Amino acid sequence: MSPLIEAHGLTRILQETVPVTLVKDIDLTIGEGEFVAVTGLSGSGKSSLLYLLGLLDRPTRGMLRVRGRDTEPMSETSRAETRLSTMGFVFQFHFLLPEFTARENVEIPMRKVARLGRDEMRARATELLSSLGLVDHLDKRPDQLSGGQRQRVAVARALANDPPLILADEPTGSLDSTSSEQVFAILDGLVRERGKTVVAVTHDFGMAARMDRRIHLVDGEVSKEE
Ligand SMILES: Nc1ncnc2c1ncn2[C@@H]1O[C@H](COP(=O)(O)OP(=O)(O)OP(=O)(O)O)[C@@H](O)[C@H]1O
Repeated sequence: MSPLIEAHGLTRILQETVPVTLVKDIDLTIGEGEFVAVTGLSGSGKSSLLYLLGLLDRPTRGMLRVRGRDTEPMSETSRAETRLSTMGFVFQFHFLLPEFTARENVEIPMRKVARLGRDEMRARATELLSSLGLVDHLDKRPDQLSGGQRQRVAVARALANDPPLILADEPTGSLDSTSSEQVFAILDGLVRERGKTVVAVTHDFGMAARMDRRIHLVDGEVSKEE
């Protein structure tokens, strides 16, 4: 089976007055069931790399395959379809829609795929939120939840369409240590118990040390992989 993600020479340069290199010559293969940390100082290109892997940005040069498919010739529609079916995103700030309940926030990405009926979507959202310890909070809006609870809703939303890959950008960056630990344990469980692949940008070297692999960036390049 093809690896989930394969990148060769992945480079992204912003054409400003002076060109800005965000990431440079990245070679990377990520398989199913891996828990991968992307580390590095602020400004080293971690988020830029994640956006490229998540098809939220296009490389200036280099090759990126997702499940064996070259992403270069894909139309925007095809990239969006690949994103929806293959990836879930968790960011530092939850980006939940404030006027919707936790359950509705989880149902929204399911509606875009239109595979499930209304009752099935509701049942799946309930099951996902319950599995993340939120069974008593299904009908609450984000402003009625704590930071850690909101981030768990964001994880449930990322899992809505059961993607094999979760891309997380500082998922515990705005949480206290207890909530951070809970969210980390959930991500770890996704890998160990559900066979998901998680790629997480983190400043936290302690957390990175507990993942399977670490990709360390300096000035947009991989300086160390272990
Ligand atoms: N739109 C932009 N215009 C100019 N420079 C940019 C732009 N986006 C990113 N950069 C620069 O590119 C570099 C990489 O940014 P990126 O956000 O990927 O780093 P990061 O490692 O995720 O940083 P942080 O840990 O602070 O989030 C930084 O020096 C940043 O200032």
